[in-house]
Amino acid sequence: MYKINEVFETIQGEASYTGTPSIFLRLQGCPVGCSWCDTKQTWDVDNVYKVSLDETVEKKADSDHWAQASAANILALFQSRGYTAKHVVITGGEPCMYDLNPVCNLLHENGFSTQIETSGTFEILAPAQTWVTVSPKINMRGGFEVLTTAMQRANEIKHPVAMQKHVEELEELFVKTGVNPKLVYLQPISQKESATKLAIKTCIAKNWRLSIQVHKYLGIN
Ligand SMILES: C[S@@+](CC[C@H](N)C(=O)[O-])C[C@H]1O[C@@H](n2cnc3c(N)ncnc32)[C@H](O)[C@@H]1O
Ligand SMILES: Nc1nc2[nH]cc(C(=O)O)c2c(=O)[nH]1
Ligand code: SF4
Ligand SMILES: [Mg+2]
Repeated sequence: MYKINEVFETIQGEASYTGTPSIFLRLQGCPVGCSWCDTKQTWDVDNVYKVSLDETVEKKADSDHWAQASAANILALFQSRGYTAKHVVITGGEPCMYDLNPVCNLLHENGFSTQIETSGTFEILAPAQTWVTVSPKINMRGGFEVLTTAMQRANEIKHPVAMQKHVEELEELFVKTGVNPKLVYLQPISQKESATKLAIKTCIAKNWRLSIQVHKYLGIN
């Protein structure tokens, strides 16, 4: 069973799949504690906020309400909503706190492609076809460490940056894990002008890519 914070259909706004119509499945719970996290409503799993699955669909505003659902419940929900997107982005919270094999396998069997957005601090339990975006969380409050296995499994790395220190931490992580990823994205934290300038400058210097959170510029989910 999965704990679902929200389900919505939109355009993927980050990294390689930017522009792709996608169904977002946001799972509840994350212990990593990034100070600048834009989904703090997913951190805690409080039974007081348990609701029906329908109440987590296309929420009008962020909330820490969540619903319990099986892989079959999730597929049935997507079908009943009449969504047209065939790409499913599983995010959170930290989705890798859950075994994602059942939901990803069922979605693949039904013609969907899947993508996971993860901090890389938990073992990634997902099929080989799933596109894995690792956004490595280094020295965050929760004290979790990025796993080398997560770095090795990543199809792309996406690193939020606001200060030069964040770039240096990322490079140290590549050395420490011995992973030299083909696709590295820098994502300015919270659309700050100084962060965006730093990301642009660094991407050009290192031949990395820029990921701006397109959905935030568009004012969509
Ligand atoms: C909210 S997280 C959820 C998935 C997972 N816990 C993770 O951190 O990858 C989704 C993505 O948003 C990024 N993110 C979160 N807050 C951000 C912010 N304020 N500015 C830029 N990116 C942010 C994360 O690094 C991650 O790549
Ligand atoms: N449009 C859109 N694209 C996204 N890419 C990653 C997101 C996330 O919160 O994980 C996200 C999101 O919340 N909205
Ligand atoms: S790991 Fe992801 S969900 Fe958790 S606090 Fe950090 S950005 Fe937010
Ligand atoms: Mg988001």
